[in-house]
This record gives sequence, C-alpha cells and structure tokens, in this order.
Amino acid sequence: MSIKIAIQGIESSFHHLAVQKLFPNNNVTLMPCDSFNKVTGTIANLSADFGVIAIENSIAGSILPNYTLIDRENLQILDEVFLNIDMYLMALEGETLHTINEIHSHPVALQQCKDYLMRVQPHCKIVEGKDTASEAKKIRDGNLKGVAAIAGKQVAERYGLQILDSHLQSIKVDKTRFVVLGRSTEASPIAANKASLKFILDHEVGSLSNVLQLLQTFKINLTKIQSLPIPEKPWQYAFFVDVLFEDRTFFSEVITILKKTVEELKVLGIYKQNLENTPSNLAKHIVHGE
Ligand SMILES: O=C(O)C(=O)C[C@]1(C(=O)O)C=C[C@@H](O)C=C1
Repeated sequence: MSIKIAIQGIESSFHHLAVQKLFPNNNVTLMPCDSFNKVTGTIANLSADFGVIAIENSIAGSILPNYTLIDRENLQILDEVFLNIDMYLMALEGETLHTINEIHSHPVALQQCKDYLMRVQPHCKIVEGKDTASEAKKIRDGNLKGVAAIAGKQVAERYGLQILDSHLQSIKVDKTRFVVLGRSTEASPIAANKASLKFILDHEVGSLSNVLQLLQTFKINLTKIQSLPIPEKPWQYAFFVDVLFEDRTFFSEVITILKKTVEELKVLGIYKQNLENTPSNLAKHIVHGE
C-alpha cells in the first residue's frame, strides 16, 4: 500500500526532494498539483493522505498565501523538513549564457536569484512558471531555444538539460522550510515540542505584549511570528506563531489561558521540531494502520 502525497510541482522539483527526505523508505504515490491551492484542496477532499508545502525560504521570506490555505482548509501541520537549496541555470544542449534571452522558474526561486538575474542576465525576459521542474521540462519537450530555467541540479539530470551556471541564489546558504499537512485529528506525537498557532487579538493596548509575556512565563520559546491581514476587517491582523516548548503541561496550560484571553485561537499543529530532517513517522499510520 502506498501513501498518496500531494505536492506543488512535478517530479524532481524541490517539493519532490522534500517528500523523499521525509518518506525515504516508503512507497509514495506523488500527486503533482499545479498550485498550492490545489495541494490543500486535494488533502481536504480526501484524495491525498498528506500534502507537503513550502512555508518559508531563508532568502525570499514567508510564503504568505500558504498560511491562509492551511487555515482556510482546516488542515493540521504534522511534521516539517528543511532543505538546502542550490540553484542552477539550465537550457538545451548547445546554449551558452550569451544565447539565453528568457529565463523561467517558480516565483519563489526567481526571488532567491534576483541579484544574479539583475547582475548577469539583465537583458533576459523573466517568466514566472508553476514550479522549477515543469519549467525545465517545458524547455525539453518544446525544444525551446534561447530559454533557460532556474532549478535544482537534479532537474537538469532528470530532464536532460545542460547546466550553464551554478549557485545562483543571492546568499550561499539558502534553506526552505516545508511542512507536512494532513486532516489528522489524531493525538500529536509523544515527543512533540513544537506548535503552530493562529490568534486574533482585540484592539486593546498591550494585548500582543500580554501574549508574549504569557509565553515567557511558561518558558515557551517563540521561534516565529508572522502577521497577516484579515481581509474582512481592514487594518486588523491575525498572528501566526511557531513556538517551542519543553513541558507539555505548561504548553497545555498556555493554550487554556489563551483561549480565554484572545479573541480567537486555533492550533494549526503540534509536532516535533525537525532540524535534523529525520524521516517522518506518519507513513506508519497509513501503511500499517497503526
Ligand atoms: O518549484 C519548485 O521546485 C518548488 O518546489 C517550489 C519552491 C517554493 O515554493 O519555495 C520550493 C523550494 C524553493 O524555495 C523554490 C521553490
């Protein structure tokens, strides 16, 4: 039995690499989607067991629409993984840096390489595509002359393109955080030490500061805070935070207090921090029915 995992993009994209890191020993059926929207929809309508989506890149920043998608579809963050990203310029055999006049890639990938594009290829037309790998495949399938794609090295190998330039990202160390999404309402892992929360505050002086102080009191470490506008309420914001906790009881107490004090609270996931990129245990539930 295989696990069905929806990703944005096709085989060899960075999302595919993230799935391979998370589920290296499992029989995975990849469900390629051409937008993040379709990934979350595919999980919500039960077609996929899980989905993997990028949530933040160290150079390009948060992929903001993905926060809204997780929230809107009522999905749970079940796991995470961090990929080192290295960007390459690739095109058909025989092309050189001087014959290229158009460059395609995923918008977040283009953003990571914007210094390179301005410095080395300022004359090129930049085209935002669906994902790194499908843009490269398009060049191969359509025999597109004068067109290059920005993608990972594995994409050049998979789709038979020639590498014209390497390490294009603006900062050498380039990392993307991906999260595994599911519909699961099952108990979070016993070893969980991280949570993603969304809260909305009333417009009182100090309401955000009170929440931060509460976290401090209970020794809960805030690792990320992101505000997003609430479209129905102009100039009001929802806060999306990631927190690390050592003591599960303290964490539960904080949740109880927050529920009473903030206007709205939603737990988007309780999982184990995974800086070491340990393979996920989630497949067990699907394959063995545990
Ligand atoms: O197009 C791809 O290969 C992707 O997996 C998408 C994506 C992203 O959404 O951030 C993934 C990792 C990199 O940061 C660049 C692009």
